[in-house]
Amino acid sequence: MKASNAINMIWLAILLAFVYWFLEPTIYAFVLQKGTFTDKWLHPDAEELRTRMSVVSLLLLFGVYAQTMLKRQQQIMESLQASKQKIRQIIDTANDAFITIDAEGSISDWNPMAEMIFGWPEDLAIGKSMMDLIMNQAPRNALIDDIQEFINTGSAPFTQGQIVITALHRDGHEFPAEMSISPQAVGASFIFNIFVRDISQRKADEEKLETLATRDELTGLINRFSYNHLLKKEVALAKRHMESLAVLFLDLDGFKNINDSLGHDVGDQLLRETANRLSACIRESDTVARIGGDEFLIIMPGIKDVHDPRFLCERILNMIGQPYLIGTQECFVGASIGISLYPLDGDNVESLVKNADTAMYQAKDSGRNAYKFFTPAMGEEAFKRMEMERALRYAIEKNQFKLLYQPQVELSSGRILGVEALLRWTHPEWGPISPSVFISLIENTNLILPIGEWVLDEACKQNKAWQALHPGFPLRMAVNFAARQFAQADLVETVAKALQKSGLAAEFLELEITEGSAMNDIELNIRKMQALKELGVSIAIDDFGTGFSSLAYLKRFPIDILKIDKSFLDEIQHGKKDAAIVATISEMAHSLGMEVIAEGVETKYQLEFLRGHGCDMIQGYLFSRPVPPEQIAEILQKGGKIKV
Ligand SMILES: Nc1nc2c(ncn2[C@@H]2O[C@H](COP(=O)(O)O[C@H]3[C@@H](O)[C@H](n4cnc5c(=O)[nH]c(N)nc54)O[C@@H]3COP(=O)(O)O)[C@@H](O)[C@H]2O)c(=O)[nH]1
Repeated sequence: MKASNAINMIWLAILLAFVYWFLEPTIYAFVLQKGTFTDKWLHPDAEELRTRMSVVSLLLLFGVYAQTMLKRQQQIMESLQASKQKIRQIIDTANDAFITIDAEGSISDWNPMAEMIFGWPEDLAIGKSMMDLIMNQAPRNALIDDIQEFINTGSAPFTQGQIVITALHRDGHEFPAEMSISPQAVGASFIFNIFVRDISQRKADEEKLETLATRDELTGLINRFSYNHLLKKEVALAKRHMESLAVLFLDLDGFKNINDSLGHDVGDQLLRETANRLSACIRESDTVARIGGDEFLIIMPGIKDVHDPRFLCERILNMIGQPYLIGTQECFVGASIGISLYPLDGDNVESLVKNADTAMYQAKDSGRNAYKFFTPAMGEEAFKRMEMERALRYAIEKNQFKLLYQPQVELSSGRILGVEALLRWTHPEWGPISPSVFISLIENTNLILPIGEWVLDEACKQNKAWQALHPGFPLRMAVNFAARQFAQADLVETVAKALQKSGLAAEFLELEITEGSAMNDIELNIRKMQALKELGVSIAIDDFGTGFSSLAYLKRFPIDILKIDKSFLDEIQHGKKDAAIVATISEMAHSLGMEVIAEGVETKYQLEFLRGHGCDMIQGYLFSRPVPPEQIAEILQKGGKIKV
């Protein structure tokens, strides 16, 4: 019978009792004795009536009390039932596995998440030993011991909080899991309620975060932050074991050009490939890190002498110098490496890295694709370079630049057919600065763009001025274009603008670009060169023979002139190979329909050699150093010839 029915029955009984006990004397007084209500209370049995009423009142009170108690009992039962259902629901929908075991480890509860995490359905899990089912040997034994310890002492490691275990899935794979165990007394014994959480994802996220914090995302090499930490450790170890270590600072040559002209995707791939090449070069005990852009650092602990870093640098330069094939694109870069040694060049991270960086700049200045050991004098150089870079920013507006012009002479006639514009910088305090110093500074920064534009404008204007003065001797003006300038998207517009501003006809302008600038993104460069040719300007490849030109590509470029680099001429008298190279370049250029200019001609021997090999034009100190514009005007005034 339900509690509410029982209450109704009690109420019915009370009502019947009330009717009988209370109404019986009243009916007697009022109906049978024909009295009144007043009479009834005067009835000899009035005392009995009052007694009966008291009983009825007590019964009524008891009824109310019983009903309240029963109701409360019913509410407690209902809320207990609801709590049980709620707990079950929570357990069944929990994100963690919920398992109940007895003191022997036998499973009595196994929620749906436990099925999911461990792969065992409830009906197969219930009654099995939890330790056997989902745990490896080591944690299994430890948990059995802990449960025993808890039963004996009332305390065990698991009562302190969560424990991390390697759990076992039904299919045999292992995964990290976090377990919290709450003992529950049942009579004289215990059961253990266990929550288990699969923390594989969390562990993977933690590892990923750790990787993000310590690794360079692009290359997978360690990053600047962990490099610092590692170098600090290595320096401390070297100190303790009284050993030496080397820090190599490497910066790619020509990378910015590739990044600017071929786009960042190609740049990224090139950096990844560089990271692989560097990793392949180093010993197991060495570490390579990417510290940003195209800069890498290498730690070489335990070096025996300076030959160790020297051999590594040579290996690296050789590896980086190999062509990079990115998609169908062949790219070329070089590397400049600076080396500092512990304890010689510094005994802490900051000074070792700073000095290796300084030495790297020296390697760049020495003509790139080279390595240099730090020397104390370099520290001062680095400071000077910084000062110079600052001063160069204001050199145009402060009128500190000028152009000199070096004649280019036709070998067969001795006539000056052209000049090369060469930039000069004179600082008010420091005096004239060597182009070999400041040109590399501006070429490595974006300063080359405004300065290069100034040179182009100035050279075009000057040529137009000579032509106005000496219309019978029009000259071709050769202007050097650095890789960054050639990579500019608006290169053709810039050139057209300079021609238009000066009024110079395009046929009297020649752009000198290096092999390096031409060989990156060949298809784009061919299109750029074609656009320049359509404008009417000539194109010369400068320093030919020193770069990485592929002859197969050379014939596809719309090039007018090849300039044989001075370095080959320097050796022709002594080295058979250089003589053969000069002769071959000259022959090949002619067969491709190009003119050949030899630069840096200093001796009669060189002159005759070049004449013998059909070189078209020559440029060098033998005839003239770079001179101010007035001196070129004088030569033109005298007929525009130089005796060759
Ligand atoms: N992007 C730009 N680069 C420029 C510009 N002006 C110059 N430069 C480049 O700077 C480098 C050094 O130039 P410079 O010191 O002017 O040297 C040139 C000649 O003076 C020198 N030369 C010529 N003949 C001889 C010789 O017989 N002997 C000898 N020892 N040196 C000689 O060669 C330099 C010309 O080189 P090149 O340009 O390769 O023809 C140099 O790389 C310049 O290109 C500029 O405005 N923009």
